[in-house]
Amino acid sequence: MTTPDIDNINVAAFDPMPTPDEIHARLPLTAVAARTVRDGRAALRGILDRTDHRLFVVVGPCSIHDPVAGLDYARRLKALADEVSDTLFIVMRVYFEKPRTTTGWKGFINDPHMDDSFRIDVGMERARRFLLDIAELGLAAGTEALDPIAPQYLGDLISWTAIGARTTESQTHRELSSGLSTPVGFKNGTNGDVGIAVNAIVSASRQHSFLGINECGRSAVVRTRGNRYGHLVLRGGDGRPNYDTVSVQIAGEALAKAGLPVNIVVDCSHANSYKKPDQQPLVLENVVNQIRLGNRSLIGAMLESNIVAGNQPIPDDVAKLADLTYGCSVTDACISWETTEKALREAAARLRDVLPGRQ
Ligand SMILES: O=C[C@H](O)[C@H](O)COP(=O)(O)O
Ligand SMILES: C=C(OP(=O)(O)O)C(=O)O
Repeated sequence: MTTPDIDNINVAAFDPMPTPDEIHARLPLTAVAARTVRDGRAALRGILDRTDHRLFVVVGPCSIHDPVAGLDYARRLKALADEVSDTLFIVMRVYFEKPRTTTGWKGFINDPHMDDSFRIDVGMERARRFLLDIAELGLAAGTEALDPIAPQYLGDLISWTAIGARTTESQTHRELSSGLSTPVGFKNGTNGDVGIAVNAIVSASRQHSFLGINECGRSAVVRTRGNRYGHLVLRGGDGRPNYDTVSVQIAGEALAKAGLPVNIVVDCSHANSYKKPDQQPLVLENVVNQIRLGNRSLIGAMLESNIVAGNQPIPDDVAKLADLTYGCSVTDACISWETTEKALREAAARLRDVLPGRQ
């Protein structure tokens, strides 16, 4: 018996989606890409375990909307990553899913054509193509895990995962993180609450059983082992930064009190820069200063950076999409490539003498 007056009354359609296996078969992991992911995750685990003295930096566009410009950015970043690799471990920020405060473009996977056609099937495949391309360059990728199903399609190409400020308190995202193969950075809440991120790290470190899909796209009870590489990302909140010495100390005490490793990443963007991209290098400089003065808990940083500084709105008129400025963000404003190079070279130079003796 069909009951359209009772069931799925607010669902307009169920459109077919290729399974993870189908997309993997079209775009298989190559040996070079697998090496990038293995090496990337190993470097990050080493930093979190304090066997690798470097600072890791997740740097790249607020969101990827144009894979051509994204790859152009990735090639520049790879050259810079090699140059500073004795001091900084560089991970490219490859964000395909955007959590919105209310509404807005939800990212390349959700709407790859940016025209409200919401071709998630196309977005997922093109996202995987892009991740493969940058892994082939030898560059590790970091992303925000938002949709709990997407990791089955892309997870083998990711080295670092963020759980965002809007989802750190969500049980679904804690469960998901407990099964992810990468280290996971949990952001403090948008209101600045660090406690929810500490609770998330504890929760994700445990085993969970929950509903998901397997690689064949079939509903499955997912049983996870727990992820012991959860760590805290301070991103500021309620319009106020939280990367200062006192905030970092208090956050570290909260982690220690929960019996967790005291591993803290500073997101130099978002509320830590008052959403003013030009402030990001100053925040990074402050993180470097804290390390130079003996801080032991800061192990990573994040920068929102693109080829061209600033951001631009997505035009309502599809015909005007071609007029978008190449290499400029369509979500949060970013620093330019030149500013990125300068900030990272300076950070590397100022950390070179202090990091090796830090463990
Ligand atoms: O980093 C990205 C944005 O800050 C986040 O997606 C929220 O964006 P919004 O407040 O513009 O929706
Ligand atoms: C959405 C993001 O950050 P946050 O969760 O800190 O707002 C982001 O980094 O894109």
